[in-house]
Amino acid sequence: MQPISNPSCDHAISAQGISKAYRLAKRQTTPDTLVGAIQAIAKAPLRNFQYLRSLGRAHHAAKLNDEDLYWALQDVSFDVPAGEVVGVIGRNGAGKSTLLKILSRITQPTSGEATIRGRVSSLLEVGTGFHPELTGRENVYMNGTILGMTKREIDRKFDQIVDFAGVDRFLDTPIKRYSSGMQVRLAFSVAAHLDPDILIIDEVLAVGDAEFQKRCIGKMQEVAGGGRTVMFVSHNMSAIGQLCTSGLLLSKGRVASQGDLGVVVQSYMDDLFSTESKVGNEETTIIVQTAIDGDESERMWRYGSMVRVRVEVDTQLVIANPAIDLYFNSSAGRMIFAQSDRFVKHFDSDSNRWVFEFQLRNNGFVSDYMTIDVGFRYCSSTRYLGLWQSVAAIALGEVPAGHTHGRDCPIAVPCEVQLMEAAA
Ligand SMILES: Nc1ncnc2c1ncn2[C@@H]1O[C@H](COP(=O)(O)OP(=O)(O)OP(=O)(O)O)[C@@H](O)[C@H]1O
Repeated sequence: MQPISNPSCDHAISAQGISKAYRLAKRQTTPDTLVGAIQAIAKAPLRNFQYLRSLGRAHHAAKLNDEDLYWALQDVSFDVPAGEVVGVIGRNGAGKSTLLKILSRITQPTSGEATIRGRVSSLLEVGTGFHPELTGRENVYMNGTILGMTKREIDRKFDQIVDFAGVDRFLDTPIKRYSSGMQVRLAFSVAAHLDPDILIIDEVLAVGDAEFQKRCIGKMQEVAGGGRTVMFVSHNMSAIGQLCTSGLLLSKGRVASQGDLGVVVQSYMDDLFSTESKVGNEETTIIVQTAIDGDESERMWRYGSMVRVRVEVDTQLVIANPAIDLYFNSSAGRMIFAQSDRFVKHFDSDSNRWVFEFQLRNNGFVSDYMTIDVGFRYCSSTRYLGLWQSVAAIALGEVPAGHTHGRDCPIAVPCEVQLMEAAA
């Protein structure tokens, strides 16, 4: 077991050999065409029979065959001293959320043990921890009570919680009528204000506007400054850099790097800058390759050059009209632009594999790097069947002569400055 930092400190969190296996059960999916629907109906009895048989076969992970299991975490060990702010990073599917769920006691590890010293407050997914039928006010009190606070303690914090979340007008509205942004704001506010010893926050910055994100970072800094322990998951390396004092990098369910934040972030970035990235979920695998001006080993997208982003999709879903969206984000974690394959194609074959190619010319992006997110969906729907963040990264070049560009913004514009004598 390796400590994230000073081993002589008291550990707020100690993870010893944590592994978590999920049993693979294929999700039922909705086909996007009539033909697909008919095919799915025809195949359903066999699929259901296989599924029921697998359920009956074993109740314990140990009794299952390896191919029935998916190991979301494998032998994960680390210690977090009290007062440390740990940035948990890794590609989609690396096991970050599963780890946080185990530390928050929402799910049990298949093997290994997590020892937690202190009261834990966590924000894991939108909607978790809230009862949809109860109002915002009732949910705040319910959460406080679950954390072991008295009504008077919650009363004292109540106004701060509501102020931070900005939901005062909706306090007596059931949570189910809140937008996902409002739910996250309130959930974050509750988690951060209820004086936890350990605050566990999963990717809250993905939801909400820039202003809210800034306030979240500020609030977490305040909690950390008060000597509390924080574990924070994010794909935004700028937010991780601002907030965290150490890092934990997960890769395919294992600890790939831990300790010094700079070293851990660098090792994550090295992986993103690799020429080919493969990610996926239970049904779909995507391989993303980039090339600059036709050169697959080039990683620098200079002003004027062309990037080709090639996305190869391999899915088990019944789907005739697939679509891919690409999102390009600045190193500060802001989405700069997005692109869809906007031509609706109909594939008559039964193929489950497609290649999407995007060509983009750099007409003004400079300085630092961009990360690329990939979303996969039916072309007729905005709901993603898979959304993978920071699948790849490309470096940006220097600001060309005669251009100007702003801080935290990778866009350069041509600029001429003239100095003239004012008329008398
Ligand atoms: N309930 C579940 N049943 C089956 N597989 C699951 C379940 N929950 C998670 N997984 C799988 O376990 C792996 C790890 O998932 P997890 O959500 O922990 O990753 P992550 O690093 O948090 O990813 P993301 O950044 O997308 O949130 C993924 O491959 C996921 O599909």
